[in-house]
Amino acid sequence: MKDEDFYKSTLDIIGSSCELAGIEERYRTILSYPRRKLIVNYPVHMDDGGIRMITALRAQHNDALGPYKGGIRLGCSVTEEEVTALSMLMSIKCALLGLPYGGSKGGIIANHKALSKKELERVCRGYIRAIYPVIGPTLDVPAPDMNVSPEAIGWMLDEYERMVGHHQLDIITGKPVELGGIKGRTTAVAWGGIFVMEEVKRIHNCDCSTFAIQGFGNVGGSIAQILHEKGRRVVAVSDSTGGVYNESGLNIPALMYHKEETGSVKGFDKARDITNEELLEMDVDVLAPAAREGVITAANADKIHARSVLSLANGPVDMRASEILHDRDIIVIPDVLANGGGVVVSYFEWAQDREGYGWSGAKVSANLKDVMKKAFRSVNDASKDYKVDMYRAAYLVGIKNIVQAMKARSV
Ligand SMILES: NC(=O)C1=CN([C@@H]2O[C@H](COP(=O)(O)OP(=O)(O)OC[C@H]3O[C@@H](n4cnc5c(N)ncnc54)[C@H](OP(=O)(O)O)[C@@H]3O)[C@@H](O)[C@H]2O)C=CC1
Ligand SMILES: O=C(O)CCC(=O)C(=O)O
Repeated sequence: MKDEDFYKSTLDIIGSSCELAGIEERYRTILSYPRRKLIVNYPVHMDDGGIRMITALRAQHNDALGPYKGGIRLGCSVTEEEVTALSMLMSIKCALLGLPYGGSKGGIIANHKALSKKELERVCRGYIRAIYPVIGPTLDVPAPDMNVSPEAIGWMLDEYERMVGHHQLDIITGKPVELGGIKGRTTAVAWGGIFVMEEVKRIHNCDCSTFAIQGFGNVGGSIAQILHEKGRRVVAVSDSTGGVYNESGLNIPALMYHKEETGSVKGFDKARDITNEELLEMDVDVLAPAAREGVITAANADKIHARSVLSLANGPVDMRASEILHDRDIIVIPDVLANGGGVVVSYFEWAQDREGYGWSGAKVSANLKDVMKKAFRSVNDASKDYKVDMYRAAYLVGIKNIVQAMKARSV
């Protein structure tokens, strides 16, 4: 899917949710624009002595509910349309989850795979210097997204603190635990998805025994590992190079080692290489797209054979595809609910750092479960009240919550 199509499909779901909820036209108009976009170009010193100009941005969509919140995505295919649409999803996600945040997203256009570690550090530090005027602990709190590790977040924290001249742990989340990070942030998206999936299983009485997972990074790798430990059968996973399949279930720890050694999941012992397309069309109980947006559209929705789709990536299923899947009795657990665990635990990290008192892993896990179950209930209730599928219900609840906050501010 092209990024302009992802942007358009995000506007479509905002528009149709407003219509369904009977929300006044002016709020639809407001929500169809980001409040602010900062585009920056900054020089980075390369190891060979030259400089390279890096283009990056921060899109801030809506802050009626609180400070803007959202991750930073790094990659050569990052675009303004993509980051803007992702900032809109963040506003809706935070509102649905009941967090006191608005939505934003950052993007750095650079090929992370072609940078040395020192160059990557300079790119990350330069980004914070460049967007410094628009971030702050009660203004906009960044976090990780694709290709941004806790180590990179640590460099960004350090750069911000050098600029302001004092410690400020609540400026960014997803930090290494030894640097004010919170226990469980790296597995938070996966656990949040599992908590929601268990609720869906309970209500819809569906099977969740076999899994195909697209993406084997922070989100896809974590959920594959957790499911493997729980004794579930992860039969297929993929990364940007392609995928692997084993009907009896993949040995995930061994596959992680293989990926670390070779840079790819392909070529793994006792598994057959497959394409990303084949993975999406696999006959499994749960398909979990955990990589990129726009992978299930009207063009391939009728080829999906999974019984349910756990949308761990942002925007993997567009609105038209969700309708086709719904008509085919395939349950779509929408992204703004399924992957909400990341920002929920980021919120706990922010609260921990503002309070200056560390949370235990058990407290993180129990609170995450509560928030995810509550959000699921609100989606399930809206789904019954409005007689719509979970996908539409989730967007509707999130948007209604933002609009209520705007009204309370007399916007
Ligand atoms: N990290 C977070 O806190 C959150 C992330 N998300 C969303 O989850 C998704 C994954 O993020 P995250 O795991 O953090 O990112 P990572 O960078 O850690 O991992 C991304 C994974 O996706 C793979 N990938 C990239 N492009 C493709 C492609 N075209 N086809 C198949 N696989 C591909 C990568 O392959 P390779 O290893 O070969 O590079 C990698 O395995 C994104 O949509 C993100 O926005 C949502 C909520 C929070
Ligand atoms: O943890 C956060 O603050 C945001 C994570 C994120 O970017 C997302 O949920 O898409």
